[in-house]
Amino acid sequence: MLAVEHLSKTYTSGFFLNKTEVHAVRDVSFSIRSDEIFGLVGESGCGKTTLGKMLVRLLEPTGGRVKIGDLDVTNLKGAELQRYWPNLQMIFQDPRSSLNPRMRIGDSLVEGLLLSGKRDLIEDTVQEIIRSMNIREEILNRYPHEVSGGEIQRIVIARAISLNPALIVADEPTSNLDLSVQAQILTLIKNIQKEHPIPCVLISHDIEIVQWMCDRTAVMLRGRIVEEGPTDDLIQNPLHPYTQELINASLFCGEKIEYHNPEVSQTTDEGCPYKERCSMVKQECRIGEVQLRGGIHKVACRAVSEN
Ligand SMILES: Nc1ncnc2c1ncn2[C@@H]1O[C@H](COP(=O)(O)OP(=O)(O)OP(=O)(O)O)[C@@H](O)[C@H]1O
Repeated sequence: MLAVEHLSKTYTSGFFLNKTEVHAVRDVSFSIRSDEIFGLVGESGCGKTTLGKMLVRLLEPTGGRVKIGDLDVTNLKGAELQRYWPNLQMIFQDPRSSLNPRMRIGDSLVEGLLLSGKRDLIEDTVQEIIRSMNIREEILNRYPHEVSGGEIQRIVIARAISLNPALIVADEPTSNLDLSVQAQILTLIKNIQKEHPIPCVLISHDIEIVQWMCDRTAVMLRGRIVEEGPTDDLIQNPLHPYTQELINASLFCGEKIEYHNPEVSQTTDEGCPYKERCSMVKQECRIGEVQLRGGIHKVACRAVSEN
């Protein structure tokens, strides 16, 4: 169980009269059970990454605390923090930046296990991970620039999981990958989380990904959480005007309207869960093609003008 209590971060730069402050995260509180994926959505610059980095102690908060079980992670210092760090794993947008470019992928994969003193587990853990994550064994001998972005992200996730962490923060883990690979990686994270119940925070600006992945979701605006709840409720019945705006913006993008509904008929807008909130009130919705994106059914509606 992860508990975040009144967490804040103010970035300060300059001195005296030139001193500037950015209140990136303001008094944020939430908790996550071990079997949950918790989504954090919000526009660029609202503080998602700052919050994520504080959860894994890559940034010091200016206020508040993070607890995992009974342990106050924000209080850990020096050697104690070094020892605990493998428990706090962050997966970044650019997987290549997470691996040493001069190290073979196989060595990067076991590096964490070596550092955390789990030498005796290496052989079994690596074999198990390669099998369960569908990693081709031959890529372990290659360097990061010799494999695809999707394969590297798989390795980065594998490395994080091998350490059996107490928390995983995934910050836009698929936004640098193409659509089909995105679906594979997201499915992988979802399946892993079911197999190894580890509290997981998924940071994304894509409400569709959050809807598919996350049990509960919080919406951030200018450093604060403005709304939080079970993801489906939040999307079906957003209460805060900013959440409504965010959902509308992602669902209705000009000509093309997209929504998930595998049941929906291809020739009618019947069943479209967002029809009532359609921003193009004077226009009729007509459903176009149906696409399958790694288990996510997408229906593309085309708004057709009345005249
Ligand atoms: N090191 C820093 N020094 C000063 N200000 C910073 C620093 N890092 C981030 N900020 C500011 O803090 C705010 C939150 O940034 P953050 O990167 O956490 O947002 P974000 O929601 O993750 O954005 P994005 O989705 O674009 O990554 C922004 O205004 C940003 O400019």
